[in-house]
Amino acid sequence: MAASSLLSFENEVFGLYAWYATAVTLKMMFMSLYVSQYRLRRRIVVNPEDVRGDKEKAFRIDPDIERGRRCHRNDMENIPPFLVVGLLYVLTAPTVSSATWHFRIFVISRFFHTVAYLTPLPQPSRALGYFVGMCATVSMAINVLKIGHM
Ligand SMILES: N[C@@H](CCC(=O)N[C@@H](CS)C(=O)NCC(=O)O)C(=O)O
Repeated sequence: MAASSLLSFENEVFGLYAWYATAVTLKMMFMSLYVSQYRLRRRIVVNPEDVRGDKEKAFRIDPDIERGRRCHRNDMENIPPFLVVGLLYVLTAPTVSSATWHFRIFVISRFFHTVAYLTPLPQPSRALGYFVGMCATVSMAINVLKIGHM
């Protein structure tokens, strides 16, 4: 199959990639809303120009906001690599079954990581979510590296 066909919705694997990539990107974007609603409700800001009222209280450290920010940062460390490697993986023309499992495992593990981080669930729950997602991306990367340098 030509590269142009691989990167089109005629290719079932590309359709799967588009679906899972969009779902996990929306999840990552949701983290901004999660942090923002705490900021608004508790009137905690990040910039001096945002302060309305008590300056002392406006800059206090809030454990829920900090947890949400760490969770968001962890998404940003892991989801963009999945988006890049996953797209290159589509170009290796994997089977539908193999691609489905790679994408599905990554996305489920990232949702699980978020639940484990925000709840919080006892460790090693969060570490497991992180590690399984990372394995899915590394496995796709190995496929790309094998095919990309022939
Ligand atoms: N940047 C991460 C690298 C390692 C990592 O992603 N660990 C996972 C599993 S323990 C995690 O959820 N880390 C917490 C975090 O990034 O805030 C860190 O500093 O912890």
